[in-house]
Amino acid sequence: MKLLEGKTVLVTGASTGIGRAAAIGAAQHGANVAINYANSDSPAQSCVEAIEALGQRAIAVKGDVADPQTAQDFVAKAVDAFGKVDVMVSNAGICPFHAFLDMPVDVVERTFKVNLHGAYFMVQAAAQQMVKQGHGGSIVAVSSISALVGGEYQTHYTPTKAGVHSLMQSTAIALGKHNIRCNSVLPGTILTEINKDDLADDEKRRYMEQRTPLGRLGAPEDLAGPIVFLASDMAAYVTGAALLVDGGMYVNLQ
Ligand SMILES: NC(=O)C1=CN([C@@H]2O[C@H](COP(=O)(O)OP(=O)(O)OC[C@H]3O[C@@H](n4cnc5c(N)ncnc54)[C@H](O)[C@@H]3O)[C@@H](O)[C@H]2O)C=CC1
Ligand SMILES: C[C@H](O)[C@@H]1OC(=O)[C@H](O)[C@@H]1O
Repeated sequence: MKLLEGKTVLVTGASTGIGRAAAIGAAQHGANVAINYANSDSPAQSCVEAIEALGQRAIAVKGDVADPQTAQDFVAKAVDAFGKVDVMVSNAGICPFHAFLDMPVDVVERTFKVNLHGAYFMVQAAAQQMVKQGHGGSIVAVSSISALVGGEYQTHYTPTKAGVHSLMQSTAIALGKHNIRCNSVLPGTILTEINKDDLADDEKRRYMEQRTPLGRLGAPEDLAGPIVFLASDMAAYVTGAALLVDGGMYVNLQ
């Protein structure tokens, strides 16, 4: 069964990792997809080609989510291409691991701007368009298990993920009257570019694996199903929710 047939899905930071898997997962479920990306063109082009190979339409729009104007441009270009916005997946993020006591100011500010301001303005731009269309919509934000737990080298990052989680709770209330649902996914440790260097340390990687009841770290594709579900009408009565997608890591305390 295709869960997103005829829908237009927007995904930020979609040239790699979880965003790419979400964009392709949406296309597998019948959506046309607009992707935002920040850096080199070729991974974004590869994502567009993967979507087109599934028989769906795709566009790639370059832009830094930290700039509020990027959100307005992304939504406008998606509407130009596909006529509407049904789903926004706010995914773009950075996690430059660094110790707390000598954390550079610019690293803190950039992490806040990309992860939290970026999500805020993307969600707002998508919601403005959905309200104008008048037939509701679904917003899924990629928060993190880090919204719920700390990280020694992530003191600038975990507050942004708690912020994204909180943003979905408040926008669920603000947008419920427009039938726009707002939910977050909370991935555990997923093997992507964002943690390649951190997990190159074999000891740390093995520790994270053995903390995970399902016995392995996640792959980007592990997020595609939960994101597609929350985006779809299968989740028509789900809003303000946060779905851990972590192989059970969060509950494994004792
Ligand atoms: N990999 C993991 O273990 C976890 C990742 N997450 C979150 O998942 C999201 C996706 O990250 P991953 O797929 O893991 O890593 P990734 O590095 O593959 O993906 C992040 C994407 O965001 C894009 N991006 C970064 N800054 C941007 C900007 N200013 N404007 C537009 N795009 C920008 C990057 O180019 C990249 O494509 C992030 O928000 C991250 O915080 C959450 C929990 C766990
Ligand atoms: C990038 C980290 O490996 C990853 O990011 C998160 O949000 C998770 O909690 C992991 O720490």
